[in-house]
Amino acid sequence: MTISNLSSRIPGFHRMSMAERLEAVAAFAGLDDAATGQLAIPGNIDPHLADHMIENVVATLSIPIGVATNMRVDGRDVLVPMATEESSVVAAVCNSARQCHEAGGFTTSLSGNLMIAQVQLTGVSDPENARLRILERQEEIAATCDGCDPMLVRLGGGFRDLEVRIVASRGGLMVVTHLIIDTRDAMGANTVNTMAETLAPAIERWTGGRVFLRILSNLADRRLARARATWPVEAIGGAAVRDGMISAYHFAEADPYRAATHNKGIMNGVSAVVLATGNDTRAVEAGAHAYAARGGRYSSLSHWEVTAAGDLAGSIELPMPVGLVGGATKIHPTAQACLKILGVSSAAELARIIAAVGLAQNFGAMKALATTGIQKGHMALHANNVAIAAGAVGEEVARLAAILIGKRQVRQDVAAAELQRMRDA
Ligand SMILES: CC(C)(COP(=O)([O-])OP(=O)([O-])OC[C@H]1O[C@@H](n2cnc3c(N)ncnc32)[C@H](O)[C@@H]1OP(=O)([O-])[O-])[C@@H](O)C(=O)NCCC(=O)NCCSC(=O)C[C@@](C)(O)CC(=O)[O-]
Ligand SMILES: NC(=O)C1=CN([C@@H]2O[C@H](COP(=O)(O)OP(=O)(O)OC[C@H]3O[C@@H](n4cnc5c(N)ncnc54)[C@H](O)[C@@H]3O)[C@@H](O)[C@H]2O)C=CC1
Repeated sequence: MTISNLSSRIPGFHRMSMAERLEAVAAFAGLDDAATGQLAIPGNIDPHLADHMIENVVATLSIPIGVATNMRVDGRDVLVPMATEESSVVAAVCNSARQCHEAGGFTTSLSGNLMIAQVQLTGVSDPENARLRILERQEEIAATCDGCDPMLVRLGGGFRDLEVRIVASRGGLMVVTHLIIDTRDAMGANTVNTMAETLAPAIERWTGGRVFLRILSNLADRRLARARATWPVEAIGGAAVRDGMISAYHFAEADPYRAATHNKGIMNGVSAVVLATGNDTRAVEAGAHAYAARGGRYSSLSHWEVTAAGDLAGSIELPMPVGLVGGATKIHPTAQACLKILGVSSAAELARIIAAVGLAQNFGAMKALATTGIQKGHMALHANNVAIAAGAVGEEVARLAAILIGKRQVRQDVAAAELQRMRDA
């Protein structure tokens, strides 16, 4: 895989035509003609492939892929493809990353590629005994799990650990076995589900109980991606901006109503990269929100502090079960092209970049909120959508959007009236 030494700092990237931007990305990432051509096709998925991916297919939905510039992750400049329908999300990442690029960008890490599968055992009168009976079989359990996926074992993955918990539920005590599996470069849901289903009859035999559910947990807290970055106080507009952002963070940390929105902003970035790379957005979102509530109260996924030098330090940690193989990742040609842009060679590297994007997104939203307010930047970029929704076509779109921004009234009714006026003139 080509790893570029070029800088991801591309001032004015957003002002280029689509074709020029693609050319720049192709040059940066060393894309071949096939990958470049794939990205250039409108509606770039073969209907036959779509028909095999899910059920009852009647059409495909194209979502724009924007490329975030200015990202430096672990010393490497990287361009990040983001698939999203929401305006200003990509701009926010570019803008945030720009402000910490010179200071070194983002530093990331991953706790491991471990996924958890749960086997729910019910109907045992002696759950403590049952728990130990299962733990005593660790070697047998490891062999059963590894036997389900010899290929994964050949790749260095497979069974790693066993945990058995007793869960008090409305329906009585349950004995819940956790299979902890290294799924390497796969997200691993299908892999670990197969293992849980294969093992279940043995657990029933050993304990005399009844197994119902055998499925992975989306609270993938053994696959935590982490990112941190420091924004020099002078690069972000001074101490007042920094302090406003810290106060925004304190608000999110303390209040679940605010934390939900704060984390939604983080997921604007995270989900967009997850989707662009063909990964499961729901799996990552469920894990992130569950992790945000792990202390018993829903709170912020990110943390913001002031360094001894007075700069703004941000950090984030969240489950990141993403893969380079498995699911749709390998079969969707656009996802493959997006992975080439990223230049990643492992799921771990992808997960870490996604965490960095989540942190950048959070910085952008918090800075806007703590200074000018979200509407100024967001609505200026959203004005194009409002113009199109009002019926503007071709060159009318940019002209109408500029009028709406100028009037500070990015509204559907105003757009309709102004479009009429433009056409009558
Ligand atoms: C929108 C900006 C970036 C403007 O910010 P600005 O400071 O007015 O931007 P600028 O025109 O001075 O340009 C500065 C840089 O921003 C980038 N940039 C600027 N414009 C573009 C563009 N068109 N396309 C791509 N990149 C753009 C680009 O990197 C540019 O540098 P250059 O390349 O020119 O050297 C800023 O106001 C911002 O980051 N706002 C936050 C936007 C946001 O978070 N949107 C998400 C939607 S709202 C939401 O869903 C979540 C939320 C907010 O509720 C979460 C929460 O509450 O925490
Ligand atoms: N709750 C959830 O999140 C659920 C998600 N899913 C779906 O499961 C899919 C992901 O499942 P996977 O098991 O990842 O996919 P998969 O079963 O398609 O592929 C994984 C397999 O690929 C093989 N493989 C080849 N190269 C590999 C490498 N370098 N590293 C690791 N494995 C390699 C291994 O044999 C591994 O078992 C996604 O589509 C997801 O949407 C399915 C059920 C539940």
